Amino acid sequence: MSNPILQLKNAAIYQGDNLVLSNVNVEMYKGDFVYLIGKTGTGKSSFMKTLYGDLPLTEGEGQIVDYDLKHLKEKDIPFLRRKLGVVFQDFKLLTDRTVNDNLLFVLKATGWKDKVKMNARVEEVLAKVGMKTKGFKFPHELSGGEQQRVAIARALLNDPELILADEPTGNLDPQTSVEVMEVLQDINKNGNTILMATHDYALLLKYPSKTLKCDENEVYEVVQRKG
Ligand SMILES: Nc1ncnc2c1ncn2[C@@H]1O[C@H](COP(=O)(O)OP(=O)(O)OP(=O)(O)O)[C@@H](O)[C@H]1O
Repeated sequence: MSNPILQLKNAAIYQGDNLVLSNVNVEMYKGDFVYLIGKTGTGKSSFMKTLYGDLPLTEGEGQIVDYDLKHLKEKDIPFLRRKLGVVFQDFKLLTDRTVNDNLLFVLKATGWKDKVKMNARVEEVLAKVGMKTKGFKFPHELSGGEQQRVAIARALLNDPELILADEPTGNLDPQTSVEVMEVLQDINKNGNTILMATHDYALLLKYPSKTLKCDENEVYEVVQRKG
C-alpha cells in the first residue's frame, strides 16, 4: 500500500490547555472519502484545525501530505496549506470581488504568474463544480449552495493532496446540501481525497463511507448499518 496522506498516532488535540481529544489514531490514503462526525463541541473543528496547522500538535505523532505536524514551523504553514484544500461552513469568499477574482487572488498569492494559465485554471475548477458560467458574479449574487461550490473550486485550485471540509453543508438547506455533496462525491471519484466533518446524518446515510466519530474525548471508527 502507498504511504498514507494523513497519519495520526496517539495524538492529542488541545484548545489551549484544554484536552479536546486524546489517543487519536487515524490514517487516510489517496482516494479516501472519510466523514468525521460527533455532537457539537466534541472536537471536529479542533481536529481539522490541527490538521491545517491552526492548532499545534504537541502530543503524539502526525504526518499530513509529507509534513510532520509535531515539528511544523510557522513558515511551513502556508506551504502545508497549498497542499491542502480547506472548505468552511461559511464559505469565506471575499465579498468585494467577483468569483473569478476570488480565485485569481488565490492563484496570485500562491505564486502563479502566467495570466493565460491562471485564467484557464480558474475556468477548469469552476467547470468541475458546475459554475463555469458564473465567474463574473459577485458572491452576494449567488445562492449559498453556489457560494459553497465556488469555495470548493477555490480549494481545488492548487490540486490539493487532501481536502478538509469542515461542515461544508452546515449553512445549506437539505436539497442544496445534497447538490454540494454530489460535487464532493464527483471530485472524490476523480481521485481527490476528502475528509469531511459533518453532523448531517441524512448525508451519511445517502452517501455511506468510512466514518470517524468524536465522542467523550476520543475518535473511533463507526460501522454504518446497511439501510
Ligand atoms: N478558541 C477556543 N478556545 C478555547 N476552547 C475552544 C476554542 N474553540 C473551541 N473550544 C472548545 O473545544 C471543544 C471542541 O470544540 P470544537 O469547535 O472543536 O467542536 P466541534 O465538534 O467542531 O463543534 P461544532 O460542531 O459546534 O463546530 C469545545 O469544548 C469548545 O468549547
